[in-house]
Amino acid sequence: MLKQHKIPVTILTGFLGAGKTTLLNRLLRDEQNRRAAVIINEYGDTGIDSELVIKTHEEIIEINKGCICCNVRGDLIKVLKNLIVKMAKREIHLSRIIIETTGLANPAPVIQTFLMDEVMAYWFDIDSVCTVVDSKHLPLHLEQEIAQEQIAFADLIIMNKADLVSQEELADLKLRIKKMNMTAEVITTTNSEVPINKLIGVQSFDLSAKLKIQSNLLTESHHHHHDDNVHSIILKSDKPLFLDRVNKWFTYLVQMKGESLYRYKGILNVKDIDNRVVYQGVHMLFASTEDRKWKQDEPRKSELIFIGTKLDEEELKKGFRYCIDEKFKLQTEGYFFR
Ligand SMILES: Nc1nc2c(ncn2[C@@H]2O[C@H](COP(=O)(O)OP(=O)(O)OP(=O)(O)O)[C@@H](O)[C@H]2O)c(=O)[nH]1
Repeated sequence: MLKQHKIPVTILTGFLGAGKTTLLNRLLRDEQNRRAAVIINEYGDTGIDSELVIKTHEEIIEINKGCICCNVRGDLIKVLKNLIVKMAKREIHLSRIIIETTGLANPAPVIQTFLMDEVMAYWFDIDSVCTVVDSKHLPLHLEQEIAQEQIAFADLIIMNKADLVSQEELADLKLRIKKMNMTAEVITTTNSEVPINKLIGVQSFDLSAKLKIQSNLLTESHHHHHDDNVHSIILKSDKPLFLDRVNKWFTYLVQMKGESLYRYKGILNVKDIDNRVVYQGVHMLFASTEDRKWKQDEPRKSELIFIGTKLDEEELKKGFRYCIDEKFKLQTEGYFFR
């Protein structure tokens, strides 16, 4: 089949909870991305992220069970090759691929995938690499090497959550970011409200700038080790949760463990509530919202993921049990929940 144009690829990256999914939803609401395929990579074995992405698109593909820059890079190539086959058979017509990486991914190997693999390079062209940063928590996140790498490889840096910091703090952060990446454009946003034309159809991906950061980008296979301190714990149950218990538990977690909880999010089945309940937060900033109604044919279940450092799995399991089992009394670190 004769192919006239390469398919543009937008890579969205940024540390845990920075606002990538918020940005993705914004892009997907835009008419010009109606025929975009979306590839979402989650860190843990959960589909929570894709559940929180608006469902207007047929091609939303999840790559779970690992980080896109490490063990699931082969999966990314497989997914992309499948899309090529479908396009060649004219089963789908794609205008763009948008990839949302996990908050713990280094974008370099994802970029590499499109440059080094001949088939990929023939079909796809990186349009831009956009890194979203959480302006409130960036100083804390920069302690992690991965957060620095995400900034270094960006063409566009979105300093999100501007509503949570002062103008002076924003100005300082911008200087800090500029020192790490002089060539990227830096934009300040709230709720990832970036003008679409800054991100789509910009062809801002600059290989020579990336080679200055990593000269072996086009030659070497990538060895990236995640910080062993950061890990995830997933809790699941088919039993309904008691709302007052969930609220008590989360209040405790956010206050006592907020610093080490980089990201937590879940879709919950709460007793006597017909809608799915979404609990999510970043460190001590936490929100709960009612989402859509549970569908008739959909099993009502709860799934929560915690990503952070020094996570105590046994304690989290007990807390979850406290939310489900009315007879269970939870005692932890001087706190007693009944
Ligand atoms: N106050 C404030 N909250 C925001 C802003 N942008 C996003 N959020 C909230 O921050 C949380 C994380 O946003 P997401 O878009 O899910 O972040 P993410 O980068 O996709 O998170 P992960 O995929 O889990 O790494 C959500 O509760 C958002 O509603 C913002 O500009 N200001």
